[in-house]
Amino acid sequence: MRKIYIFDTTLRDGEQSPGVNLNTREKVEIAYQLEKLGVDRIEAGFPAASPGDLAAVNAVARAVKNASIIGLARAREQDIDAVREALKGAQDPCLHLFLATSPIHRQHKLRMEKEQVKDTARSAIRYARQYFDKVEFSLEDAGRTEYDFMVEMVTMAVEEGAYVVNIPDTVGFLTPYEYGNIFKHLKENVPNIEKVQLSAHCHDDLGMATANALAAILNGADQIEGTINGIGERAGNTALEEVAMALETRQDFFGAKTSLTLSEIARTSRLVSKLTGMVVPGNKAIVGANAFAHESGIHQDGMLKEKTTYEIMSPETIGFKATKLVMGKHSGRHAFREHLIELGYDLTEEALNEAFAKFKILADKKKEISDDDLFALLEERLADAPELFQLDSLFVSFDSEGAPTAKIRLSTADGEVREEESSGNGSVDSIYNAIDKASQEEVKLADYSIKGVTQGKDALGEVHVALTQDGITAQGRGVSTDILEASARAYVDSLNRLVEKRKTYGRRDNISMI
Ligand SMILES: CC(=O)SCCNC(=O)CCNC(=O)[C@H](O)C(C)(C)COP(=O)(O)OP(=O)(O)OC[C@H]1O[C@@H](n2cnc3c(N)ncnc32)[C@H](O)[C@@H]1OP(=O)(O)O
Ligand SMILES: CC(C)C(=O)C(=O)O
Ligand SMILES: [Mg+2]
Repeated sequence: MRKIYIFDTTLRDGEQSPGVNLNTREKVEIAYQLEKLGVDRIEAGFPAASPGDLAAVNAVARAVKNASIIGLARAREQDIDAVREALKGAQDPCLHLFLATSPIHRQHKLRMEKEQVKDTARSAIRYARQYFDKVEFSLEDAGRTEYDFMVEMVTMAVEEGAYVVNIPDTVGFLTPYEYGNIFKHLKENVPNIEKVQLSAHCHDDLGMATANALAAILNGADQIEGTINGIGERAGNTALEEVAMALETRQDFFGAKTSLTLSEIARTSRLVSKLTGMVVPGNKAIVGANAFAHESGIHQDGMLKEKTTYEIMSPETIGFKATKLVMGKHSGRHAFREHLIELGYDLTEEALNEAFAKFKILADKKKEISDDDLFALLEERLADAPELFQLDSLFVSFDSEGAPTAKIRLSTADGEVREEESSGNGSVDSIYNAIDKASQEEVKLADYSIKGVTQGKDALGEVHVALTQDGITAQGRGVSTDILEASARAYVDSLNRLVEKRKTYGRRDNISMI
């Protein structure tokens, strides 16, 4: 099968992402991981940029043994000399020279005519070839360069002994059809083109970097340049993990592959994200947190029956643990039951239906339901006391000037609805006074405690309440995303247990029941 070389520029173009600055230790750590991932070539930096970058490239060059190490240089001798210095100690060094070729860059940036551009590039390649067996030459902004001038420049690079010729779509301007066509045109029009490897380097300004890289492969590119997680200048570069997985998943279509160890992709992505501080969006292809997560009931049901219904790759292939069936408001009963079984709850049909109904109510209030949420929800259900009183609704008004007031509606086991309003020393006190009025029970609050059971600002809160009445104590528990609602539920739960105990043990019992 045709091999596509992977040129990783996370440490150079990736580091050009605004706000990213990797020190030597961080560059070496990423380079070691790229070596494990199996990339063929690592562009470690731009040594002329600063003494720190030169030192970092040198540290990478000395550390990495199983990939070619590359340093970038402008078409200037001092830049080339900086790369010479930086790549001392590299097992397989390569110099990457670039010069812009498009009319816009020639006229406004370089202020050079075509001939000057060609001569400058030729002299630089010649100078570099005295010191490097491997020289890659890039036609910066090739994507906006005239076809005939591009052919001239590539022909010159082949004549001067370049090893790789790179055709960057520097500003992410081209469509896959146009970009692929450039490779086809060069293959058909540059003499001795087979003497060099052709490389694709794409940017994602229009969201087409990966598609463009794949179009280049279909039209004869030998090497793909890109970064992990697609980081890089502006909207970033081609995400290498996307190219590798596209080739792997669609071997039938591309008939090409990389030599990456695919199971290292997830680890590499996490490391790059951690050290660059660039968070991977949840919906990012291949490495986003949601790339193998399913929240909707119909998809979850399909996944439980046969994974290939909704997954074209398995998360294990790229080193993620397993597909996640996320519990949320779109989840269905099949996935809910399966998830509870995994957590150790094998509920009867009736209990499952009841728990599922509560889960849906909670899911309307929370983005995602964690296992802790489910434990809290189920344990409350499993320990439910017979409901003499049921909390139907709660309304609390708070005003920093005056006392808070609570309106409560309780219904009793025999269908009576009772509505009461009361104020108190605080919101919770006003709720409890209103419940006392509605329940017509005389109880004393013996204990009240509150704790968060899950994380985040929409976390579940759990309230414990102990009530006493004529020597009987009963404890109750309430769980909700709203702490006042949890407080009311705990009070009503405790009240129900107290009344139940009174029936069982008589009035002067002092046994507490949880
Ligand atoms: C498409 C890309 O990603 S290219 C790589 C981009 N990366 C970087 O620029 C990061 C590192 N760069 C730097 O640290 C600095 O820009 C340096 C050290 C390279 C140069 O800094 P300075 O000497 O202050 O120049 P400055 O960056 O302001 O301007 C760039 C100069 O290089 C010239 N230049 C740009 N590309 C090339 C090239 N490939 N070959 C030769 N000269 C070039 C520009 O025309 C300009 O020249 P001028 O000073 O005669 O007008
Ligand atoms: C230096 C070159 C290859 C580059 O990064 C670009 O043109 O985008
Ligand atoms: Mg680039």
